[in-house]
Amino acid sequence: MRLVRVAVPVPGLGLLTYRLPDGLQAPRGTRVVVQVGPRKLTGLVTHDNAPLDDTPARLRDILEVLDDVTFLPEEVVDLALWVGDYYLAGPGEVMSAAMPPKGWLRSDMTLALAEDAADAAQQVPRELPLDQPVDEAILALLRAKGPVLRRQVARVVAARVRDLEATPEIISRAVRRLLKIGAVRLQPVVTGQADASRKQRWIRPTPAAFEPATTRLGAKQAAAVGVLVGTPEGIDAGVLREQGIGSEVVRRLVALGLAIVEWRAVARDPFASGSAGTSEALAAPLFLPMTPEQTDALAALQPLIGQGFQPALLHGVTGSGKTQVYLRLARAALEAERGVLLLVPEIALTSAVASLFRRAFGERLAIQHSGLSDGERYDQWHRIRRGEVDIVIGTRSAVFAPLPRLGLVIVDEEHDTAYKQDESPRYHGRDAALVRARDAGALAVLGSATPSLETWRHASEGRYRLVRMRQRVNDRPLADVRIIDMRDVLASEGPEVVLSQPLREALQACFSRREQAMVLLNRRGYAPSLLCRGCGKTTECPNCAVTLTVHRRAAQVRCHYCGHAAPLPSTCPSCQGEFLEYTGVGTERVEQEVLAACPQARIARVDRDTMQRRGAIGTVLARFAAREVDVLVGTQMIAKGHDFPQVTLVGVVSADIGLGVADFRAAERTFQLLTQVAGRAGRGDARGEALVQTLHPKHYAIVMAARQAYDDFVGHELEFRERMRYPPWLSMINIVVRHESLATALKDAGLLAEKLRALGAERFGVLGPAPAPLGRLRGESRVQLFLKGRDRAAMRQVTRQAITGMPSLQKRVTVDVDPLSML
Ligand SMILES: Nc1ncnc2c1ncn2[C@@H]1O[C@H](COP(=O)(O)OP(=O)(O)OP(=O)(O)O)[C@@H](O)[C@H]1O
Ligand SMILES: [Zn+2]
Repeated sequence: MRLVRVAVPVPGLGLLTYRLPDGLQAPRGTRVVVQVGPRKLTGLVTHDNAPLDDTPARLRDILEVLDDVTFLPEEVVDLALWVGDYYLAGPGEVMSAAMPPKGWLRSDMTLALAEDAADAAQQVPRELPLDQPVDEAILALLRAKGPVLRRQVARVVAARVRDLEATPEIISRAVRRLLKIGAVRLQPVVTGQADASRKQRWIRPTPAAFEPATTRLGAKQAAAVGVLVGTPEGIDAGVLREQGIGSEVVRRLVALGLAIVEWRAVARDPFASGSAGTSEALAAPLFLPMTPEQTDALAALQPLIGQGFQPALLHGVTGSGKTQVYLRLARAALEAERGVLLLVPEIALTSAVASLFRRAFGERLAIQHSGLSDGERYDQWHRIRRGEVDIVIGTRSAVFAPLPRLGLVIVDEEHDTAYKQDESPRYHGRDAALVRARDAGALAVLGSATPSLETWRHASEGRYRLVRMRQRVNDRPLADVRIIDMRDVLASEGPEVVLSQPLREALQACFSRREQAMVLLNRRGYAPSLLCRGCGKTTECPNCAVTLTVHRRAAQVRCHYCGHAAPLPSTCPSCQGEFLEYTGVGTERVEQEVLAACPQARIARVDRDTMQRRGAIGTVLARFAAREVDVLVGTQMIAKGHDFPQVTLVGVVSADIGLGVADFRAAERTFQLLTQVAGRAGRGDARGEALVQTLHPKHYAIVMAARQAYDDFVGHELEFRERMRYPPWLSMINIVVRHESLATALKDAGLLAEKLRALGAERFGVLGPAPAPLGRLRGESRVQLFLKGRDRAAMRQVTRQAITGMPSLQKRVTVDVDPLSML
């Protein structure tokens, strides 16, 4: 007898053990159907030879094996298990992250007649005379059609017996009664197709079509045979139609035995539908002659392909041409017959890289990210799985792409926090990519102009190979950065000013030179809060401990944490006072101010409010690239790796917003954001300039970003972190306990802390419990604990043990290993 372990898509459930009936094969990575409690679920086999000891006496059988070929490759199963273990997430949640859309079949219930339904039906009138017609209708339906999905019974019955006027509630009640008296029963099933590819009609000629005509054909039919003979492997019905050969003709040819109609699976192409983003640089040449620094970088990295696991950091200043290095490395990996995985933080924002790669590698490239439709993602995933693809570009979850023979893994903009998933499994895509590369024996290249301190430390201590590009291509200078002290500006121009006079003038000058500008403010909405001048209260979210943001165009106030929205009040909700003031500024306000400064300019705003629609970002970026837009106003979205050579001015409003956050990484984030956004200016022939408005002109993060002095910054910051005992010197785990009542949350967190301290003894520190900086979210109070120490393995193990020991906490606790946010 063989035992297998199975992950099922139920949060919080561990691996389950089942017996594999003799004769069935279910190697690791195949999908199976199993019974879990009353339900049938799809599961994924993670271990196909579980030990016989310490398993429960009564085991259930695997009910069905869904795949004859492994569904998830073993490397991917291994990576998912690693993620689950490292980030303390359930195996089901992690496997779900690794699965393509529709990978899990849906678990459902059908309603069927009980064996003795005939008898039972006769009892119905006696017990429940009033509803007899409905009961009869249900039984008649099941008699006629066999089992019906429970969730569809009401609809089907209502459709069959219109004159009964049975509402869904009446029918559901009747079903419950029939279940109770045993007239019908429920059966668990799994529904959905194991294969959900898109099928297209293909017309193929039969051998007879190649023989000289024996029947007399009409002119149209003869022409059609001519076309078909020219495409012996078949032709898409749609293409035939475009050539004037419609379904009438095809049907006639089929009747004559000259053609066959087939359904073939075709891949949905995200590039054609635009969901992969539109190109920023369609006309640019692909492989450029390399600069000396690029040549050196390539010479250092390329020989590492095929040499087993090799981690490397490519630290290249903004505009140093890292993309060209990636492109050539990818080509080299392909020549060595190894697969390539390129991770990017957000595909819509880095579509230029995707389309460059697509142009270079064509059909051998697939794209994986959540912005694709389910169908597109499904098709792309299966193309990769079938081995039709050598290169995958994608966001975080593409780290699970079923790509074989991986030889090169690139993580572009490795410092970007978008790589960390903010729901379970809370994994870091970059770190998972390193593990994937390690297991595959691949070269891993982490690229950035502003590497994270974690990565920098590995590189500077020699664990990662460090490759640097210190110059922009063609010796273009970095942008000049000017810091504008807003304390002076407020004093001279008044408290209402948003864009200082120097920034307004720079925008006007830029516009009159017909060049382009970007203005960054990392906060959306019109104003971050609404203040009553009468009572001094700000309008707060009813569910969260934050103020509501004013969205003036939408005439609403909105919570940026829980999504709560209400009409923009005209009087104070507390005191009915009439003098409400918008305090602070957001991108919507900046857009208005830029327009006031440059009334002729064409302005587009890029933030989560304007970019909700799928493909919207691609459209705006394409318009900016085509110079149909003069100024982009936006949040950090505009600071990502964009390459618009005509941008010569970057303005930053309130550079210090991020410094006020209660997070030890505040300075690092601010430095990265300012360096990156300043790096968007002056990437073409004309010189670039950045104007940075701030109330803290002397803050080291701002001063060093203005000088683009990465080395100085990391030196300073590493020292600070060491002194304060923070990562990258120590590891952290963040634990948040939630409850409606703060007192309960505090009490539970206190118990958990005691347990952690008892189990952890001297091996690490436990800080807290204390109310989290974001103390209330979605109606729940949040209390925080931190674990801090050098022995991350011990911290993880103890956390797992402590939480397993408090089952009542399980649904109310969030564990974040290597947290990036302290809120
Ligand atoms: N060898 C080269 N010769 C000429 N132009 C080049 C060369 N390499 C890159 N470029 C151009 O330089 C610009 C910057 O390159 P790229 O976008 O790769 O920079 P990057 O290092 O990724 O910068 P960032 O970190 O800011 O995203 C692009 O317009 C690119 O086409
Ligand atoms: Zn809220």
